[in-house]
Amino acid sequence: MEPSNQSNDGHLNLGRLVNRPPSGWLDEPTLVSATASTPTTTAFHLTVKEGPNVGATAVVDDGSCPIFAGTSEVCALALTDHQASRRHVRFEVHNGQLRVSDVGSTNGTFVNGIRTVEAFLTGGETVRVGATVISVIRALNAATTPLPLETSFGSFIGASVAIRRLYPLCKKLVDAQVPLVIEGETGTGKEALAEAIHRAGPRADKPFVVFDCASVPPSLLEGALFGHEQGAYAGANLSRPGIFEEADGGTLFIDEIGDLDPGLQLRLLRAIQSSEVRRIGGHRWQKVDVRIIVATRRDLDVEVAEGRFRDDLFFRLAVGRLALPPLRERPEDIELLARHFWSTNAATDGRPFPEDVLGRLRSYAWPGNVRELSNTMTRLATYGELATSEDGELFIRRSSSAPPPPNAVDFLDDVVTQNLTFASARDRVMFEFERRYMLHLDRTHGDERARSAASGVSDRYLRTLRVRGRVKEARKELEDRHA
Ligand SMILES: Nc1ncnc2c1ncn2[C@@H]1O[C@H](COP(=O)(O)OP(=O)(O)OP(=O)(O)O)[C@@H](O)[C@H]1O
Repeated sequence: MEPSNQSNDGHLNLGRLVNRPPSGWLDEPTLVSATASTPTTTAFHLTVKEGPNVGATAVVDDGSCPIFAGTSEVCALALTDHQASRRHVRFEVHNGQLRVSDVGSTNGTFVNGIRTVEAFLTGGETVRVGATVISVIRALNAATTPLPLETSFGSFIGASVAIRRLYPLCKKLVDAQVPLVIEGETGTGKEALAEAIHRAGPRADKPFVVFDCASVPPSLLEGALFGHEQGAYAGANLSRPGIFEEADGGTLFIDEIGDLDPGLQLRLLRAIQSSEVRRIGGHRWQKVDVRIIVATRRDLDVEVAEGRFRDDLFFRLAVGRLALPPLRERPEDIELLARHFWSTNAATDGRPFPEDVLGRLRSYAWPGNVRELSNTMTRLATYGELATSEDGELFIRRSSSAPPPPNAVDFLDDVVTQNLTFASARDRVMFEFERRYMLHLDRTHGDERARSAASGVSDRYLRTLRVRGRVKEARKELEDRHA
């Protein structure tokens, strides 16, 4: 019988993938050849041997997200043991071993009888949570999973093992049309991947609406999500639809979902459950047909375990789950992406790629991930030389032959007339804006609290903007320009 994609909790068994390839895989060549490697999967079988759920099983392998055992319905190994916590213990494969971590349970986790906060297992052990004993068996004939040869999924580019392993799951997610959680640091491409999944599916010609929870003041979030009627509150002079209505028929991408407060999490849950929304001040419930994809830079497992994120909402959303690795963990993608950005976003006049920068690009840690790489290529094409500062930061040194900086209108005209995609053009403008805004804020306000008050932006979001805009690099560039 063919294995079913549908589990008995209504979730799809999509082989939840994470980014962590076993060590050694990163040595693969950047471009995939016809003899793409076929790495094997390390897998562990977990079987409940004692307790109320005898016989329950789960498998965790190095192609899956961490799984949990506990009494919450969210857990892959769901227990009815009253001595177990809702999310009691976490299992994940790490460097060929099974990492077992107690996630703050009330009664503790015991490996071979010894109370343990974290342990690395090789198979053959038992893990006890409450009255439940789970045996850990390493799979002897771990499956050999051929990697796809593709180096992109639609407009999403990536040839590293870690990224190629995501493509089959992405294909399933296109067809499945289920809610999806994408995790990853800022700039790793969560929105880019969400859009690629949207564009590959049946909603492609319907709206792809992006909403960033962290960029909207908390007091305006509810109205932004669900809309408001005229007169609903002071200043609501006109009725406005919320983003759910705007995305009707298409996909709603909600960024930084971990920033929603509990009240709004509940409203969001109800909207998703009923596919209906009601504007603030309105009386009418309106049906909406929206595919939800959410993203977060936080570890939602931790957010749920620590009670900051509702586990029923998480359960609704995390039907599909993808984690995008930071760029430093997939250095094989740097060259491919750099060449892509050079030819599509940066040197649109057909100038050849500057091969001499490759070494520098490859050895840099890219804290701002793919966004930083994209911006670096753009500014390299505009200003000239790539250099490394004493503390290892990459920055662009403005060469003497570089054209003078354009004024704002010229800059906008320049961006909009370069035949870039809408997303690339918007990114380029936003990058310049955010960077300059942050620089000005830094210069005019002494500390983070004052900057936050003056800008009306939370200090956490200011930090995100700082990583995005690489303010340090910008300052160096401005200093160079005025030297
Ligand atoms: N794999 C990729 N292929 C092509 N472009 C990419 C890829 N990853 C990221 N990008 C580009 O890098 C920039 C940043 O990506 P994106 O906005 O998707 O990141 P993010 O993870 O959603 O960031 P944030 O968490 O800050 O919102 C965008 O211009 C995007 O198009």
